[in-house]
Amino acid sequence: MDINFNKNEDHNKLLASDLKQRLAKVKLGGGEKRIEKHHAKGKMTARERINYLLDDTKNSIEIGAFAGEGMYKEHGGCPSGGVVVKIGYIKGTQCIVVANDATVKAGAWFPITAKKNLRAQEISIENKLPIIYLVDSAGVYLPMQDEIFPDKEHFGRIFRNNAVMSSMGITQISAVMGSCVAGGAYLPIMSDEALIVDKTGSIFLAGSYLVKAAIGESIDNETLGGATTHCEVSGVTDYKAKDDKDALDTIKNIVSKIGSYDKAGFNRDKPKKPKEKADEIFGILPKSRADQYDMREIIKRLVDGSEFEEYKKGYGQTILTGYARIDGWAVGIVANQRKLVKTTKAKTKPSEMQFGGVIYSDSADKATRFIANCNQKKIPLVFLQDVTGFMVGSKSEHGGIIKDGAKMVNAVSNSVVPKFTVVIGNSYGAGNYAMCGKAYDPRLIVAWPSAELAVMSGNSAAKVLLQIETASLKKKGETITPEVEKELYDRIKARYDEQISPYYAASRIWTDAVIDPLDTRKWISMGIEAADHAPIEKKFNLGVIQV
Ligand SMILES: CC(C)=CC(=O)SCCNC(=O)CCNC(=O)[C@H](O)C(C)(C)COP(=O)(O)OP(=O)(O)OC[C@H]1O[C@@H](n2cnc3c(N)ncnc32)[C@H](O)[C@@H]1OP(=O)(O)O
Repeated sequence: MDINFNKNEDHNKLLASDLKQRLAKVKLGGGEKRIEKHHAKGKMTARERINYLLDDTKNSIEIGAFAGEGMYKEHGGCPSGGVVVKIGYIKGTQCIVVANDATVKAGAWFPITAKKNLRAQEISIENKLPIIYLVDSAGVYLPMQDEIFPDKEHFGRIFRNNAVMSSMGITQISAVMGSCVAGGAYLPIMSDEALIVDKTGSIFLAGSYLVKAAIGESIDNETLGGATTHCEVSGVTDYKAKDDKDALDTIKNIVSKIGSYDKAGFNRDKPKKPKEKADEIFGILPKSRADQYDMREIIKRLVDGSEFEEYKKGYGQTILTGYARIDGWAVGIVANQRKLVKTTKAKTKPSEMQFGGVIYSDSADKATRFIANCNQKKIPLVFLQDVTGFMVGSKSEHGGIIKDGAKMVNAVSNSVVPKFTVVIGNSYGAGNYAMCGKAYDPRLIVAWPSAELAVMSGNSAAKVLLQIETASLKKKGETITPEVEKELYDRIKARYDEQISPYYAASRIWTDAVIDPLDTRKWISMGIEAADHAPIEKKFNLGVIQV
């Protein structure tokens, strides 16, 4: 056992308990008072609605719980981006559910709300997963309309996606469960089928105040766009429910009749628990970024029977590659090794040490070849990130690290098998890209509470920025005293340290979630099950290879 095991364990368990507390807070949405007001109207909250709809809430994963965290402070905040998204099972069918949280500014859409809805639709499209929208939304958040209204990643894209998803044959069902105004009105009606809850559900392009102001007509909201109006007069909605539960029961009934899909056909065996104790991960993962560890010990605690068939074990050792199973599903693992390694001595080459967590030419080549192998065999890829970047310096540059890294980025980008990314430790610079960061289309990407994501570490960034700022001040004729230099360094480092937090990344949806390491198997298994719904239609083709 590592002498630091207990110290590491305390530290990592503390991080996991901090995660639990943060989640509990975020789950209150707009706060207890607003929840009470919501209940008083006879409405369930967004999370209560989803939990009632799902067969088993434990068997579900929440996407983007920390979206919007710490953002829009001057507007009172936007917990979970004002919308709750979960993947779970309805009558045994895996679905993704999107529910507006009307306790947050009446469910109005902030910029992050649009990003999160687009992510939910992306997950539905990539995996051909049925999607259920529980709508309760005041439309665009008006004070920020310029950041949410017309662009390709803005609100309008959601309705465009509704139409495209429908033509792809993806089931979309909506329930109008509150006041759905303007932008909030299109989404449910662009779905295949729309339900509306009597008395509490209403839907219109403009509410009674605007109608009065615009055309002088006096009408109440219920007559204008309530359940009776839309089920009996306009024909806009298809089912009238007597309350929230009745609407959710109707959705369950409809979903229970969906036929089966063509599958991708990923290999699955009988699931087995890891042989090694999973919670030992907390003691293995170092507290200090300067400490090393053997990623194999983490892998053994994530995979079935702790069995890992390592590919090219002795070559390119700063990346581990190999085959395993997670909850029965066959996977190809590409993992950074944060451990100083010694390359084998060859006649022509002296042995040398390689820094852990750094990608070298040999490890990039090995990963590229392994990724190609997994594509050839239709095996989903799992990336375990703890990477500071590619090796720098003349030896590495002259050895062609840029082209070797480019090959790996090429293989990751052009992979046709589903990819899943777990940020365990560092996720810095181009290492984030090569190891399948968000820009490389992982089907799901999660971070452990120990993760750090940034273009470089806080320390390195502060040093670089300090050099730039002091040079600029010197040009202006200012003298830089050691005190001024320290003050500048501390300020830059503090800003950077805040930005490298996994919560900062999750709030901007650079990741789908911050998770307890012990939930990793569940996320990957549910992710592969979702991916199995969508046959792989494209051939693996690397285009021009950077040899
Ligand atoms: C995409 C396109 C093409 C267009 C659009 O979406 S334009 C948006 C048009 N939307 C509206 O005009 C809706 C305005 N809101 C309402 O009519 C009502 O809020 C309601 C009927 C949706 C809900 O009424 P409720 O009594 O349940 O809630 P409120 O107390 O009125 O609101 C709670 C809270 O949210 C703020 N709020 C509501 N809607 C918006 C909005 N669209 N933009 C910004 N803020 C909104 C409201 O001011 C209140 O805030 P405070 O708690 O801070 O007072």
